[in-house]
Amino acid sequence: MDVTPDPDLVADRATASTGTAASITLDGIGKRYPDGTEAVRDLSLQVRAGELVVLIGPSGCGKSTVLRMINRLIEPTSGRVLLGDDDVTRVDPVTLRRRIGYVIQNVGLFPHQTVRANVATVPRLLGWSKERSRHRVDELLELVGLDPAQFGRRYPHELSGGQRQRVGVARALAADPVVLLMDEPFSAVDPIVRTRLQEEFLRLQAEVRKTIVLVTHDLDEAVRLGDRIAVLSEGGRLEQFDTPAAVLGEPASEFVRDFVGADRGIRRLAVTPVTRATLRPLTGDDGADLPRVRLGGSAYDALAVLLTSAADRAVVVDDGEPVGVLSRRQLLDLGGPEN
Ligand SMILES: Nc1ncnc2c1ncn2[C@@H]1O[C@H](COP(=O)(O)OP(=O)(O)OP(=O)(O)O)[C@@H](O)[C@H]1O
Repeated sequence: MDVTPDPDLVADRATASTGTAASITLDGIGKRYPDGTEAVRDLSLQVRAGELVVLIGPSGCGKSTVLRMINRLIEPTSGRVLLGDDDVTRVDPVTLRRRIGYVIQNVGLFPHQTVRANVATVPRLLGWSKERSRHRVDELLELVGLDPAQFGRRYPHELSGGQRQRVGVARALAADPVVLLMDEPFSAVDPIVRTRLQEEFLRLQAEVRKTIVLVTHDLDEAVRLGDRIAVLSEGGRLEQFDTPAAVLGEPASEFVRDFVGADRGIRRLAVTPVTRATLRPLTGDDGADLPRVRLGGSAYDALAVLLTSAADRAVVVDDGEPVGVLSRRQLLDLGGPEN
């Protein structure tokens, strides 16, 4: 392995090329395999710096191919990929991959290395000093909710699936990459652990604000995690690229409508907040016996409160103060089939 003898020099260079989040521009990218399969045809989209974009679509539509063209595990046969203003095809692929964190299903941890060594993989390749690396590993394990003293010396087989997944995320963040690519990162764990990991991951992202592209099969995951969702059909065709609420509420094509399915109304409620604009003013009839829901909470939670009470409307409160009234009918309409 080629490790440069002057670690601090390399570390400084690495810092200059990592750290801040970069936008990703896919400019007409395509991949035609040697057997003639056109996995992706002329796909263009832009992910803003610090944004989390989810790629979703049926099996074989080209999601993983798109993701791997970003870090050049797969070489595009046409088009360009830009990180910020840099064309990735002009960067040495190994250097490029050190600037890009990559998390895959089942994590791909090195089984014969401790958690600490796994997380330190990229810092080691970058020639960081032991001290700097140790400090960074401690910081990251804490960030993903694993006590370094307890877990640092364990091997991957001594962890639960969810813990392994967190180590995978810590490893991908170790060298403070400008971009994080995640391919079905939470699909190998059971649904309860998955939901918890997703929530933790959102908290983590609020803190680190990386540019993230995440591939999933799971629409609920896409809706929960994505700032925007790119719905792809065969050949990596971009059917819609918009916020979860817009994808669920205003499917751009028959394909998207079918893909998001019949229960999109319920999903939509989960991503629609109760806002002042939807409320009617309080009147003398809106007494203390009505259930209360939170301004800014999801319409789904508000409906759940109403459905478990006999009332047809709820008082909406902001910081404990009543600010208006929301009816059951309004909420049902929000999730209704024509929306
Ligand atoms: N090396 C290869 N040679 C030929 N075709 C390939 C090769 N690798 C992938 N493909 C094809 O490219 C298409 C896109 O594959 P890709 O793995 O990107 O899809 P995907 O959307 O990630 O699928 P899944 O959701 O099932 O993981 C598929 O039709 C696949 O069969």
